[in-house]
Amino acid sequence: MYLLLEMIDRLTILQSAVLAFGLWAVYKLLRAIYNITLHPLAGFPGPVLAGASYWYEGYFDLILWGRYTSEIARMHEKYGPIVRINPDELHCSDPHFIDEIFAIGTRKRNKPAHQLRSLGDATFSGFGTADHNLHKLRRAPLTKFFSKLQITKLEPEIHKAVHLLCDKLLRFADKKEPFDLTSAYSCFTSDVIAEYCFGENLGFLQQDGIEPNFRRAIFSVLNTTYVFRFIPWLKTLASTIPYMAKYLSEDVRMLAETLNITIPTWIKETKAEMDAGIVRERETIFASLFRSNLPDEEKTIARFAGETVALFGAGTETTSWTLAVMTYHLLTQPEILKKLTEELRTVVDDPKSLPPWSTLEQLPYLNAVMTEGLRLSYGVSGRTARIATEEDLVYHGTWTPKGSKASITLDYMVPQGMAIGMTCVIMHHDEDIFPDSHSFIPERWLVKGKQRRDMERSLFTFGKGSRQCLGMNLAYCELYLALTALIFRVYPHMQLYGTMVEDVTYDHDLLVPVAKGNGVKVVIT
Ligand code: HEM
Repeated sequence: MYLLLEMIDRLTILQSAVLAFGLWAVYKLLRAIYNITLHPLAGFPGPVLAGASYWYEGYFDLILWGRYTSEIARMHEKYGPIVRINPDELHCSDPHFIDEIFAIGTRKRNKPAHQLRSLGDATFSGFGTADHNLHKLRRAPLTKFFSKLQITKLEPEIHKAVHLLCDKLLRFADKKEPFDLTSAYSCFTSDVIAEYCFGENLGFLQQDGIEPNFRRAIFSVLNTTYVFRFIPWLKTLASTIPYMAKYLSEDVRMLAETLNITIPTWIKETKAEMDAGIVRERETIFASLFRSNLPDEEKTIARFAGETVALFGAGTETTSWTLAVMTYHLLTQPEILKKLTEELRTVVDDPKSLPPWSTLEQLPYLNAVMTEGLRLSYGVSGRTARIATEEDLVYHGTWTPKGSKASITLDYMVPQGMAIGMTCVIMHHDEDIFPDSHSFIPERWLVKGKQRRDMERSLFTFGKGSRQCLGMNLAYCELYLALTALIFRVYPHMQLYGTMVEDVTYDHDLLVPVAKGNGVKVVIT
């Protein structure tokens, strides 16, 4: 031992670096050998390299940029419905196993740390919480705000926002220039969620034009997804953003300012109002969180700022992208738009005074258009996994390999403590369940019986289980009202501008889907 220390002492810096690298490489090699031989997931099918180390996944997500989902889809074709996609994680493509993986009630499900590593401040939120119990504690006081009843109470404000959006879009007739429609929709979704959280909006709907908005800024943050996931120490650099403000682009600066100044100020003001005994007519989400029985360490400004980031992040791009995808398909398929408009005319007398969401959601064709729009817009397209911490999961299924006529019976036991996930981009393109899956066909949702049940089981846009989308009712209310108003007030004046199907077709993911083209561009005449 003494001799070894003596030798190390005499090494030059270069020799020390080579030695350190050598030891690290040996450790990685031994670890890879362990991963494919003795690891609890060693027996599962999948490429050996994927099971050996995280570099396989890193190659597709970090080097090829967000393309591991496509590789996972290929793995399922080759290896079956359960595959090993990294040393510690399996992936499933069988919808019959959804309720086991994404269970509810007392069945505990953690989120894997590897998945959450890509989130910045959102790790302080329920969405970014790994531990089942802590997630439950954080989600509970928010749940009541997103119930159907509460969203119905918020509805008059959503009606107002929808009409502000239409007025804003129609003003583009004077400008006569093309613009990015999803960014315009994002002005609407960001203002609605800000108003609900704090009783203040960001003024995006009232401002002239669509800049600034959160969309480009959100993508600047999403662009760090894989960098942080695979090189986590780079996250520390992100914390220097406020100090680097003058070197940043306008949208990242705006986002940094919103996250570091505006939101914490709103949170502090909410607290100050409460301390002064001021009660608003409609209690805001954060006033209620301060009043809740969360323990004090869960009520810090940093924690609530993280929750706000998650609510804004989860509630803006998802809904605006869905609306943009539906707009594209309706403008390119006039026969669907005509049928939908005719159905809507049965309940809409005056487009400036819309019927309530509860009336709109009863319309079968509108419902079918909405569901098909959600299927092809995916919401969160990156895979989401769960770890069952107190039980093994038993899988029993059958699989017919490509090119074979005979099916194989498969039995697996996913050991407790191991991650297993699913991905909606893969589920929504299962051709057995959604024939011609890349086409926008609302009629597929008009069938009844087993076929409909199979499709519903496979629809994964809002996720499933105890961590299913919290804002689902808000999203539906926004989508039903906005689509109806747009159909009567704006679509007659709106034309796509150089927008092709590639502009709404999934190419890769940055947690949310990124299209092959440049997004939906329109002009208003
Ligand atoms: C079309 C619109 C939307 C889609 C497709 C969507 C989709 C999803 C999905 C798939 C998840 C689960 C993610 C995971 O398993 O890791 C999720 C979670 C979440 N969503 Fe949404 N979302 C939408 C709109 C909204 C809105 C408007 C809000 C409102 C603030 C919202 C708030 C949340 C929150 C807070 C979570 C985390 C829930 C938890 O972990 O307990 N979402 N969303």
